[in-house]
Amino acid sequence: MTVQSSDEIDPLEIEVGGRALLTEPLLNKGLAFTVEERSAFGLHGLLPPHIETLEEQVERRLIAVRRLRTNAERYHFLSDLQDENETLFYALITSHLSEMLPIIYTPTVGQGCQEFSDYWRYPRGLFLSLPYKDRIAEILSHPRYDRVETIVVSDGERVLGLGDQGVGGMGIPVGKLALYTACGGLNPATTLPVFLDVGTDNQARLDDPLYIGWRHARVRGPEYDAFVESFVSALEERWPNVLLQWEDFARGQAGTLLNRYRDRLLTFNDDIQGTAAVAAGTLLAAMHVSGVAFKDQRIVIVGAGSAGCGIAKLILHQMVESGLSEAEARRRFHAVDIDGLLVEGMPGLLDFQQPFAQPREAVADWKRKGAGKITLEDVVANAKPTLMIGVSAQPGIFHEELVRTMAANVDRPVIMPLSNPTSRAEAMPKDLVEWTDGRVITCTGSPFTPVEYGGRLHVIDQTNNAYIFPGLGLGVLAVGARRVSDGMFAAAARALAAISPARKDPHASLLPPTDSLRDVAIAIAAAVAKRARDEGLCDAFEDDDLPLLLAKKQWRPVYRLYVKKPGYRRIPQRPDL
Ligand SMILES: O=C([O-])CC(=O)C(=O)O
Ligand SMILES: [Mg+2]
Repeated sequence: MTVQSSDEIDPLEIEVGGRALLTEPLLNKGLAFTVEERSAFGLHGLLPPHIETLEEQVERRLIAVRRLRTNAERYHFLSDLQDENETLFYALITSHLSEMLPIIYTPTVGQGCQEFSDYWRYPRGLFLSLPYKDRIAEILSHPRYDRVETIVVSDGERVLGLGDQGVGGMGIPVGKLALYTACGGLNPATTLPVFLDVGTDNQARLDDPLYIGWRHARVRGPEYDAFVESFVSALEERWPNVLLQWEDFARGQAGTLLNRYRDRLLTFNDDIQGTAAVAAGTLLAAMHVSGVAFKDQRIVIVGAGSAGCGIAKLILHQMVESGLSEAEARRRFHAVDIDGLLVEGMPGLLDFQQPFAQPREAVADWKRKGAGKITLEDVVANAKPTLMIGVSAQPGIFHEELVRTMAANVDRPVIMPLSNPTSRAEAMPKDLVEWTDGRVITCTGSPFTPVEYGGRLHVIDQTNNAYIFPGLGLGVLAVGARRVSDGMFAAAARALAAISPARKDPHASLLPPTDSLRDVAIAIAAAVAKRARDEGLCDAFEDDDLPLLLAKKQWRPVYRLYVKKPGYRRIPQRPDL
């Protein structure tokens, strides 16, 4: 449903004109300003005389972006466009989603974060640095942020699979929020990227004279906790109902922060809960194709960090719902980390890893003689997994022999190398298809081109949390949910599986194409909103009213007519210096 909100129809009253209007990305229309607007706002002469429609502007930028040689160049070009004219930026992105997503988001955003300081041009979002911790409330208080409803925050310690990028991690909140608007339809004027700069332990960044973050070892412990707490309490004070998404925090930190704040705010961790929901949704869809039910799944998770254990937790939940006892379901998980298979009583096991450690006696004879640990190879040979998920950031860890061993024991091995960006993928889909003689059901964290094998084209699904978070945000905001629950992620996973093209055709892809992410977001949002209501986390509404509630929350990139606001000022074109 597309609803023309009164926001789109009514003229917008504007306070400033001239250059100030052209340099405000939320208002600028560039060559699309009409003659009347150019006259009213003192724009004649500042723009060439040609007048374009939004569609023509999109075409012009599309030609320019396609002419560039690399996706990194395109990333910077599009960042500049976003900082110049947000309506045009989103009109371009939404009309070419599958082409633009890999540029503004995964995988290119990873390079954007690594080179953040090198290409620094124009600030976007808020940088909260530890040395200025006493200024947080003051910074948030600016009237510019009065309408904020959605914040994505990072401290840059685990940027995709690229580790600590310090202030470069700001690229992640910026990219995620671009998807909130492009896919979920949230108004960009209501979103705010925030970076918590607590230093970095990335020596290359610290040594780099161009580095623009706080040049200091990463602050940890009580001082870090107090800083995050000051941010959260200032945020609660300023926007009591804001949706806060934690993104790309290090493994220990991510779960700790989520547990600390999940009952206090409308908040979730995308790497733990969003990744889990998309993986579980894809698995549900894959089960239609493989014919292996939950109760018969044997699962290996490689990389037992917060993302890996988050995935395990959600799949476990589904297994228990499908009738397995919790103890039995737990035995089906084999979590492998740097020290090999997680086994009960192992030193250094983290809290969130405990439930997925295997009983010592169950795996007693898996270790090879003289070996210090039970390796991934031992696990695959002995556990005979039906599903193998990689969230390890270890490129190539799903090697040929390992994959062939797995494929020897199951008809349709399901293999998900989810680590991002492309350079961190556990395997290349093309290899997985070849090593399994085309039997693999595979999906990845980054986008890959389809693989031709045996006269058939294998579409490689992108099992990325972009299938979940934009819809989740839309759903909770549309119905005014007070908390984000695990049940909402389970509902989102089921909703994703329900729209899987493979339900109708086993040769079709598991996930809808990324071009349809706007429709996906609506389906996810509806499921999340209903779940919020059923859990008593928002006010009641009728199912029939939901489409309108969601549509009303969706902003579309179209230009509105501008008229002068009473008190309109013409800012001097050139200040005296
Ligand atoms: O950003 C992505 O593509 C997925 C994600 O959250 C991560 O890898 O941390
Ligand atoms: Mg992430």
